[in-house]
Amino acid sequence: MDQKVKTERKESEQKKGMEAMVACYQGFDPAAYLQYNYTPPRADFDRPDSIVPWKLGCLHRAFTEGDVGGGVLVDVGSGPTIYQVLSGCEVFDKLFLTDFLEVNRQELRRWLGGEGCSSLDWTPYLKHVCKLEGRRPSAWSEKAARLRSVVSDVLSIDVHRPNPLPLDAQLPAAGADCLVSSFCLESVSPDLASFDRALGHIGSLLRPGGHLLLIGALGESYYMGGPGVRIPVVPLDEAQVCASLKASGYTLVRLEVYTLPQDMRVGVDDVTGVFFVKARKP
Ligand SMILES: C[S@@+](CC[C@H](N)C(=O)[O-])C[C@H]1O[C@@H](n2cnc3c(N)ncnc32)[C@H](O)[C@@H]1O
Repeated sequence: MDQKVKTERKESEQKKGMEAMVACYQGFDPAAYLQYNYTPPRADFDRPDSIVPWKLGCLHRAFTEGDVGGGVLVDVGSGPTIYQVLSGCEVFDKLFLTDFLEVNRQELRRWLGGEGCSSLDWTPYLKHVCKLEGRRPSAWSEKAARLRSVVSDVLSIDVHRPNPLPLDAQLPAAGADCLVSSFCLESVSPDLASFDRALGHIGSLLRPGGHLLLIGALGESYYMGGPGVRIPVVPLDEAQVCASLKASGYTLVRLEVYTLPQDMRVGVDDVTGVFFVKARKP
């Protein structure tokens, strides 16, 4: 087979993989997803070995070590969740939430609008992060107001495009000062090669010297995005995460790993662990 045919075949397979992924996401149900992943036992604030308190602890540390800062924070693939920016919103004055799906952007806008019709009550999350910050739990409403005031926009995003954000997104020319992304890249990519490409694409949104805080699933081959909605995931291990970051030119600051206790394996995915990465773009 000559090179041209090989390349065309590869491109056609890549296109099919992407189309299949987009088709899977058409069934994504924000309320069900929140119920599966963001209620006990996965979000049990009385248990330090519960997934959500572990993630919130990692984010709190990353944002309070003094090296992450600047003006603009972008959360890549926010989904219908806000937990991942509860620490960052105290450090940055301008924050962009992003997602591929309009249903998720609507869910985020509902919470931002404060009309009390969100699919999940984020109050325990806000209280928990206030506690981590040494504030009284009753400061949670101040934190909610702070987050609402710093979110500049909820944008559409496609990490498979070399320019993932709309051209009119109001990002600084040099890029954002920090990116957060949780459970996005591995769960929207048909294979490791496209995960790597997506990591490269989002890197173009970050200024040199800026930080990437990446949270993701280890050993996961699927998750449920709603009843009967099985979404394939690229199963990653720690070595692959480090290799992908290196290939995209990041300097790894820290990698932390959480292993799921048996009772967190609740049948909505086959995840075995979670990684948290703090990395810097040179
Ligand atoms: C597993 S969810 C993660 C949501 C949230 N960040 C969290 O921590 O739970 C994956 C998210 O990626 C979004 N997504 C799907 N395709 C995408 C794409 N091509 N580019 C960016 N995000 C995408 C989905 O809409 C979904 O909200």
